[in-house]
Amino acid sequence: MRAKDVVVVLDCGSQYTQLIARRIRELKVYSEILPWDASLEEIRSKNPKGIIISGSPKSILLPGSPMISKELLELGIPVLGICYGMQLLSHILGGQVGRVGLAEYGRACIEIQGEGEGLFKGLPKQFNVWMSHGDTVVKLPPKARVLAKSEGGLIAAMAVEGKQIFGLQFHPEVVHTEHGVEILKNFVFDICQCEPSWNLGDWVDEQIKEIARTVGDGKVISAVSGGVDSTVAAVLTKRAIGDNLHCVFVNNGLLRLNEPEGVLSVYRDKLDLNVHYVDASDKFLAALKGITDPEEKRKAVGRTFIEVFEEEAEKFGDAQWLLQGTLYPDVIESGHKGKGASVIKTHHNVGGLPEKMKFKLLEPLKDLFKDEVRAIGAILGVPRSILRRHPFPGPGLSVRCLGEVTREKLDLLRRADAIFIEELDLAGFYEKVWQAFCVLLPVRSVGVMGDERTYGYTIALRAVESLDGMTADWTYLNRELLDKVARRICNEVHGINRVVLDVTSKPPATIEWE
Ligand SMILES: Nc1ncnc2c1ncn2[C@@H]1O[C@H](COP(=O)(O)OP(=O)(O)OP(=O)(O)O)[C@@H](O)[C@H]1O
Ligand SMILES: O=c1[nH]c(=O)c2[nH+]cn([C@@H]3O[C@H](COP(=O)(O)O)[C@@H](O)[C@H]3O)c2[nH]1
Ligand SMILES: NC(=O)CC[C@H](N)C(=O)O
Ligand SMILES: [Mg+2]
Repeated sequence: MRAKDVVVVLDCGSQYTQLIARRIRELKVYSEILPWDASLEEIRSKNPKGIIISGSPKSILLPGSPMISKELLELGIPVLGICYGMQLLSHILGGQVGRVGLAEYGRACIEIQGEGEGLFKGLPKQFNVWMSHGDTVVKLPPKARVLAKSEGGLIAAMAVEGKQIFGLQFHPEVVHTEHGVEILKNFVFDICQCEPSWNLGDWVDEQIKEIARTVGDGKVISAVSGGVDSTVAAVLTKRAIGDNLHCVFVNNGLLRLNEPEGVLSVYRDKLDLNVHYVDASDKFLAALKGITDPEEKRKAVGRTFIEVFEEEAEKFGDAQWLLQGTLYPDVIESGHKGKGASVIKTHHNVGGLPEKMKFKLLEPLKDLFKDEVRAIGAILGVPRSILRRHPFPGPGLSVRCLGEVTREKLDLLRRADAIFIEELDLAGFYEKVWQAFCVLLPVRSVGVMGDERTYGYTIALRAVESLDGMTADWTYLNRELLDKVARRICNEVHGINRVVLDVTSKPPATIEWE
C-alpha cells in the first residue's frame, strides 16, 4: 500500500474543490477528495497528514448546510478551512458567523496581522487575494486569533492557538490569489510535515493496478471519441486488462468535417486499440428532431449514446462495464459532486445518462483536469495529434447549432468551422488557445452579395484561453486572421452572409453556447 503522505480535501460543494486537490498534487503530495459527510472512519482510513475543508455555495446560517463532526478536530491532524470551511470551523468551535452588509467578491487586499508566521511565513505584509463570500466570521471562537484582515476590516484568516486549526476566508487555490501556492505550501510542508514524493507516473501505475482489481475478468466497452480524455482512458485501461477492452467510436452525425475518417485512421495506424465503428447519425438526428432547448438536446444525445452502447455491448459477449473519459469539470458543472454544487449545464456523459442503465461506469480520469490528462497521455505514449486536440463536447455540433438541429444547418456549420480551424492552425494560434470553434446562430440577416440581396445565417467565432475549462477568457486573435476567416466563410459557405466575434469570458458566459 501507499506509504506516501496524503492530504484529504472534504468537499462541501465548492466550484473550486478539485483545484485545491490539484494544487496539492502539484506540490508532489497526493491529495484525495472525500464528500463532507464521509465518516470519521473513512477519513482516518486514508491516514491523512492534513485535512482541508472546501468552500460551499451553502450558508452555515441556514439549516441543512454541510457539517463535520467535532471529533475530526480532535485527532491532532492539522485542519485548514477555506471560505465556507473557515466559517464552518468557526461555527463548530463556538465562534459566530453572520452577515454584516459587506460581501466580498473578486479581488480584495489583505493585511497580515502580527509576525506572519505559519501559513503566512515569508509573505509580504499586504497582498491581493480572491474572495467570494457573503457570510463572515464576526466573532472568533475561544482561543482563536486573527491572522489577516481584509481592507473592509473583515477577518480574512484565523488560527486556533494550541491546535493546528486554521481558516482562510479567501481562496488560495485560485490563480488570482497572490501567494496562494506559498500559503498552501506552508500548510502542507511546514504545518502538516508532508514529503513531496508523489508524481503522475505513480498515479498511472496505481490506476492500472486499480482498474485491473476493479474489473477482474469482466469485459469493458469503451466509448472513444478521438478526443484526449476517452483516448487516454482507453490506453490506460488497455494496459490494465488487455483484450477484455472493446472500444466503440460512434458517428452521432454531430461530428466535424471529415472527423470520423480522421479519428479512425489514427486509432488504426497509431494506437493498438481495437475500435469498432458505428454510424448512428440517423438515430441521433431523429432523437434531436424538433428540440430547441439546450438541456433537452444534451439529454437526448446522452440517452441515444447509451442506447447505442447497449446495442453494441451485446456484440462483445455482454460487457458489464462502460469506460468513459469523464473529467472533473464535467462532473462539477453537472452539479453531481459534493452534494450541493449548482447545475450549470448537463454534460451529456454525466447528468445526461438515463436513470436505469445496465452498465457499471468506469471513469478513471474523473478527478483530473485536462492538462493533467494530457501529461498522463504523454507518459502513456498517446500520439501528439490526439494530445494537442481542442476539447470537443460529446453532444458535438448539436450545442453549437442553436435552435433546432438539421442536416442543412450542420453542413453549414461544419464547413465554416473547418475554415476557422484551418486558418487558426496556419496562423500558429491552434495550440495557443484552449478551444476555438464556430457557432451557427438561428438568426438570419440581410446581406448583399454580387449586387444581390441575401438573407443568410450568422456564424459566431469563439476562441478562448483557459487552464482547465472552469474559467476562461476570450482570445485576442489578430485582425488579419479574423478578416481572412470571415471572408473565406462568407465566400465559401453558401448560406452564410455574416460572421461575428464572441468577446465574453467565462463567467459570465460559458465556453459552449449551449
Ligand atoms: N463520438 C463518440 N463516440 C463514442 N464515445 C463518445 C463520443 N463522443 C463522446 N464520447 C464519450 O463521451 C465522453 C465525454 O466526451 P468528452 O468530449 O468530454 O471527452 P473526449 O472526447 O474524450 O475528450 P475531449 O474533451 O478532448 O473532446 C468521451 O470520453 C467518450 O467516452
Ligand atoms: O464531455 C463533455 N460533455 C459535454 O456535454 C460538454 N459540454 C461542454 N463541454 C466542454 O467542457 C468545457 C467547459 O464548457 P462550458 O464552459 O461550455 O461549460 C469546454 O471545453 C466544453 O467544450 C463538454 N464536455
Ligand atoms: N465561497 C464560499 O465558500 C462561500 C461560503 C458562503 N456560501 C458565503 O457566501 O459566505
Ligand atoms: Mg470530446
